[in-house]
Amino acid sequence: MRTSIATVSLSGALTEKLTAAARAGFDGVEIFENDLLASPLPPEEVRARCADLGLTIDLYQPMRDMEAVPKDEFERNLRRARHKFALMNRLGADTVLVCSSVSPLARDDDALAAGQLRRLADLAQDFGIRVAYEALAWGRHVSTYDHAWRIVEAADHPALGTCLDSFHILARGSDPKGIEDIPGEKIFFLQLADAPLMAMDVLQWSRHYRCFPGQGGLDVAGLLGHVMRAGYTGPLSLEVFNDVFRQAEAGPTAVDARRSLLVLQETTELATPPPPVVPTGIVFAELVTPDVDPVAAVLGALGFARTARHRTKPVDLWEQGEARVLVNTGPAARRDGTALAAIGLESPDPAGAARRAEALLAPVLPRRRALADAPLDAVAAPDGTELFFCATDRPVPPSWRGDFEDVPHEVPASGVDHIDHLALTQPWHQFDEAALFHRSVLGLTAQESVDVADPYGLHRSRAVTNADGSVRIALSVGPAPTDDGARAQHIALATGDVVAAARRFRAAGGRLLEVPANYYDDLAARHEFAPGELETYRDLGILYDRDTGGTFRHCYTQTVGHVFFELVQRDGGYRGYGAQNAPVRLAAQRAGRPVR
Ligand SMILES: O=C(O)c1ccc(O)c(O)c1
Ligand SMILES: [Mg+2]
Repeated sequence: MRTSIATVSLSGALTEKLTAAARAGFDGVEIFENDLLASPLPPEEVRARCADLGLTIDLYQPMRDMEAVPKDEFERNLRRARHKFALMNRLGADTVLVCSSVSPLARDDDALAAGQLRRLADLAQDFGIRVAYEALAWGRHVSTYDHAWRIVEAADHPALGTCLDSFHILARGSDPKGIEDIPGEKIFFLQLADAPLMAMDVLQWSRHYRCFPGQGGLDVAGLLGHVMRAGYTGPLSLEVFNDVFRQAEAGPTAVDARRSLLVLQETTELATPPPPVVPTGIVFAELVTPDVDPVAAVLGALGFARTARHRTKPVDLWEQGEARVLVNTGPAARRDGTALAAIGLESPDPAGAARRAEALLAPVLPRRRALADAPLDAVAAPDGTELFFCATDRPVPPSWRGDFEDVPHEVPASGVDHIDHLALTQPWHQFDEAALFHRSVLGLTAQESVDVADPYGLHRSRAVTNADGSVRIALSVGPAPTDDGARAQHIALATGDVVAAARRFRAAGGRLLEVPANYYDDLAARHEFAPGELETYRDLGILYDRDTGGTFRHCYTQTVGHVFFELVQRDGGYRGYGAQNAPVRLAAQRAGRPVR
């Protein structure tokens, strides 16, 4: 099916929006009137620009406060419409959106509304234009799709149909099943938007919080199913009013939007991209660093040993149990400081995972950097983190491990078993995009998003995981706790005995994050502990949480560059990440730092 996007969904000047939409692969656009009014280009040039970019103008919108008004007011509306229809002829746009009136002049009179829309459609027909009537969820008298359709049906004019907008329908809690009773050819246009579930005024919700399908809590896929069963054949068009997307760069937003539509089409069996290949484990986390000593010191104190070195690149492999950290001192490191740059994911089918990623518009990275290296399939996540799809120690494809040559080393400690999770702070405008990316490209499941207070702002955090929890990535946005304001990342290491692991780390010269005594006084009030247990936690800075499944004990290392480590002990099927403790941890990480 053809895909389209409303210019209001993207940031920038009209030409930037058009370019971004075309580059992301959309077939058409809805031109939002304000974008045209603010553009220096005459309509003919906008039309030519769209044609050059391979875009059709699928809708011009919105026309407001048209119907069910007193006679003299309606005559003035017709005059206004005549001007707009002439403009649309210059633009080459043949469908106009009329949204249900919010005017205090509008009457609660369906016959009047139908009669006036019929006259409007008559006029539109003279210009070769069709009118799509949409119920705004906050319309004065018409606020539901079925009501708008009854009026369109009563008007009974070939140039008049309805426009369905998933937000207005689902935000009102209307049952979308009734869409199937509308003849497909009378659905002139379909606008798709999702939104996080919130208890708030529907107009504010719509104008500020809409997001792309799959990023919120509305059942947009279910609605699309009803629309398709009604026989709709027009474009699938995204119309998203969102304060973040308004500010973010148009190019990446348009790609995020297209990815959302591709996934929606897949859900409703309108498209069949290669199926997801869900990763089955975290093979390694790769740090880049310009200054290897502090990184080596922390890894050593944590009980890791440097076991191997890459044959052709300045990359060391550090191991303990099934936890592996690559330390890369190559050129990227000198640019970015110490940072988490890449993740190795064990994949049942690396090439299939890369094909899926490519189909969902993830940038595919060059497969090999040196002739002798194993050809690793890799893609870039929205924040730039490189995701490698690995096949470890299987006959084909060659294992990444083969690129590394063992070096003489001490036996690693045995306290750390594997990487429990990776926590990646996202750029402020890419949180929803990141969750959709990891869910759709990698086939992970997104958990609920949680808000956590930081002394200098608010963090939002959302985990994406595979079914058995062997891949857990915590995505977050919020103010940076690092000195230079860069985004922090952390590697959480699973241990069966966090007390022993923390003691070992400290004895080896590592510094653990200090946690205020007030926190432990509160813990003592909330839970019962064995004699001496709480004192041990207090001494080591171990935080504690409990859920219905089990318990979580965790502590943090000092930060090196933009990266720190967490030691975590999960018992009894605890599923979370200690969000309850995050405000205390964030405050402790801030303590002693100059306030920026
Ligand atoms: O918020 C609005 O006014 C508005 C305008 C046009 C639309 O298609 C819509 O869904 C909302
Ligand atoms: Mg709309």
